[in-house]
Amino acid sequence: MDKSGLAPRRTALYLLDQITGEGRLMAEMVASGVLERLAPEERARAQGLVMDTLRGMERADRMLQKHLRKEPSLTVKNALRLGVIEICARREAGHGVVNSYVELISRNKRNAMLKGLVNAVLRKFTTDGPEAWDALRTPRMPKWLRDPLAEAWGAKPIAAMEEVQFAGAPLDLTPKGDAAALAERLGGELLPTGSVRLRDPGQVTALDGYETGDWWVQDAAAAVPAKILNAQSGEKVLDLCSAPGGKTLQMANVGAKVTALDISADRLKRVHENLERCGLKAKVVQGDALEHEGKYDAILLDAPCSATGTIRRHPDLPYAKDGSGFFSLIELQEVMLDRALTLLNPGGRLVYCTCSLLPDEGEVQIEELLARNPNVQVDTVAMDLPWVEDAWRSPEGGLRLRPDYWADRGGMDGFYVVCLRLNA
Ligand SMILES: C[S@@+](CC[C@H](N)C(=O)[O-])C[C@H]1O[C@@H](n2cnc3c(N)ncnc32)[C@H](O)[C@@H]1O
Repeated sequence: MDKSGLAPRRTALYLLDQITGEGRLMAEMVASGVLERLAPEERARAQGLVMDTLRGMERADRMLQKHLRKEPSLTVKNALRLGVIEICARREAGHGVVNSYVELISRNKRNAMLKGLVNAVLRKFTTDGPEAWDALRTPRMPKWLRDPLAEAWGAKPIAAMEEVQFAGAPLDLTPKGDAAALAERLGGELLPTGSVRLRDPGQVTALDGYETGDWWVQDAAAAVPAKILNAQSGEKVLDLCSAPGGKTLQMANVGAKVTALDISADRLKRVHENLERCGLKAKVVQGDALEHEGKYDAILLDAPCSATGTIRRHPDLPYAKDGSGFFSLIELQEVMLDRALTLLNPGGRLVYCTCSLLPDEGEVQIEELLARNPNVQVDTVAMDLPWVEDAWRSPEGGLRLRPDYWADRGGMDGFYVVCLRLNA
């Protein structure tokens, strides 16, 4: 391990450049192995630095703006952003941070001549930077995303969602067995939906019960769709877009005969790993949902979507994306929904969900489906669970989960969930 602390900072700078310059997502880069050369604690440090910088980017840029006469290269700007985050948000010893970023830039051939600028600008924050940081407003989502969301949910809820996104997310676990016992064992909070929430979990793989497969990581909101589907032991169930497998595990855990389909062979590896670790069984199939054949009692369709509900855990999304891909996702969801209905036995049920905050990927999708399918009804009874709050219910009969719900507990991912029933 590199004792100077340069290695995780160099990786953080690379990741930030890739996200803000190339539109790459953090999860894709991690999956492709960019962190593999680092020791586990260095990996966590690099990732944590990038996440904090993305969450605080608006504040960091406001602070830097006063001291930059012209815009530097992206790499220098990102080194300055990381430095501001370390000094002002994380309150780390200023001179060590300044020296590290000066060193990193001086080793970078294209930008070495700007090491003096990095030194001069970051030094300005070492005395009163943290105080100035605290006085700035909560960072907002970029306009391309904020505008449609504010139109859908109103200005106040958007501001509340931004508070939750800035705070970051706790870790939620879905227990394989008794939830209350797991909460007690790990010192976590038992949530009304049955998930267990940990505030300061540390390394996930080092937690009690990881090796023995006593739980899996799944945001509390992401665990709701399978609870609404309520698969029964022995029931023939299809998880149409299953990887990495959180919902497959939930359904396998109650004894349903689950077929877990996904188009991505790479992502299906995670389904296999998760099933094996938790000692659960499902039939894992690589294939296209639009070509799959068969008949099932119940189907869960967790469709590909904008993932705009997950920004508190994936703050890279607003910087890596620009909304240009939304329309093709909405079209894909529509054809997937129609296809899924053809795979249901008469009287069967389909739970549709997306981790999106855009009504076009949720409520509107279902209103349009109902208009073109007289054979389908919304099953509102499926939603009658003791922990479903009235505020979550949406007019067409689904559930709208938002990051600002449970704000005092640490929020939840944004999700849309509905249960549809095919006429018998
Ligand atoms: C939101 S994720 C599913 C998350 C998963 N249900 C879980 O709970 O862990 C959407 C998934 O859809 C898959 N996908 C995208 N297009 C597909 C298609 N045409 N057929 C099957 N799967 C597809 C992606 O590979 C991705 O794994």
